[in-house]
Amino acid sequence: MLDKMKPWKNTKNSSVLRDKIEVIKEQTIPAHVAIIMDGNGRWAKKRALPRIAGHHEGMKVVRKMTKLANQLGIKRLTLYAFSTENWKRPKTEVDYLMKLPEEFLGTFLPELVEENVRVEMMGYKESLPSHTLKAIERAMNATKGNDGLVLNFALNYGSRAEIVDGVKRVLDDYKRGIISEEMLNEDSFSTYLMTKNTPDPDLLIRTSGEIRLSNFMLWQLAYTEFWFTDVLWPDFNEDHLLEAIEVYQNRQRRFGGV
Ligand SMILES: Cc1cc(N2CCCCCC2)n2ncc(-c3ccc(F)cc3)c2n1
Repeated sequence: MLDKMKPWKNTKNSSVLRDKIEVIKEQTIPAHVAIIMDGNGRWAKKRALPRIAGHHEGMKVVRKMTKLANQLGIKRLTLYAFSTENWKRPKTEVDYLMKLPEEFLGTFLPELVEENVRVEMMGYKESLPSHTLKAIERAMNATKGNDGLVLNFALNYGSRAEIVDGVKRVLDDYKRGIISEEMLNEDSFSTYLMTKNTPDPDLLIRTSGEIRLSNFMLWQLAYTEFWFTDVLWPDFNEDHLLEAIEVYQNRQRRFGGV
């Protein structure tokens, strides 16, 4: 359908992008989109740049995708920004990554407030540097009244740890008589996870050609549509997000919610 539109190549033109957004909004928009933003190091390596240059370029794409997701009416955008495994990277790279939330928010928070975006975070906060956490908590506080797109950053997040911690909390509640064996089911267990009371992702996007989940939302992705692309995250643009959503819409038409 979109391919009948003007050529994709000039989507940078805002009027063409606006037209494409209107076309795609005629069909079901996924309420929750999750993205594994992969390929930043490879993008830098291809240009003989340091890895941190790829992370910085990737941060600019976060802003572009946030704006487009909000324009499309996506309710929740979850971005895998730092995994529990990422601590194994060189200290210089980790230190740089831990400064990106402040840089992103320091630059774009006024725009997020203006665009009615609410910032949230899921992950193990206690291991984050205080300067990182302070910046994120300031942004969450500044946007807590917004009811537009929820921009949810998975930071120091790991799904297996999340599930094991959830089981431990179930055991604790069971010992205290708060939950019985009969009360425990998929729905009640979901309330013990970081994603409590939030809808599972409808669409997962992973960039850079890797076809694996990398310990990301393993419980929550049980019924999610996956869309993988070879595009490296710093090269990911509006056309790619619109294409992923169009593929999602075609699958919904063909197979429905089954
Ligand atoms: C650790 C990290 C890495 C990070 N990258 C840029 C995007 C590509 C993936 C890795 C590098 N980005 N991009 C934005 C944030 C961020 C996080 C929390 C927040 F409240 C506001 C912004 C971020 N955080």
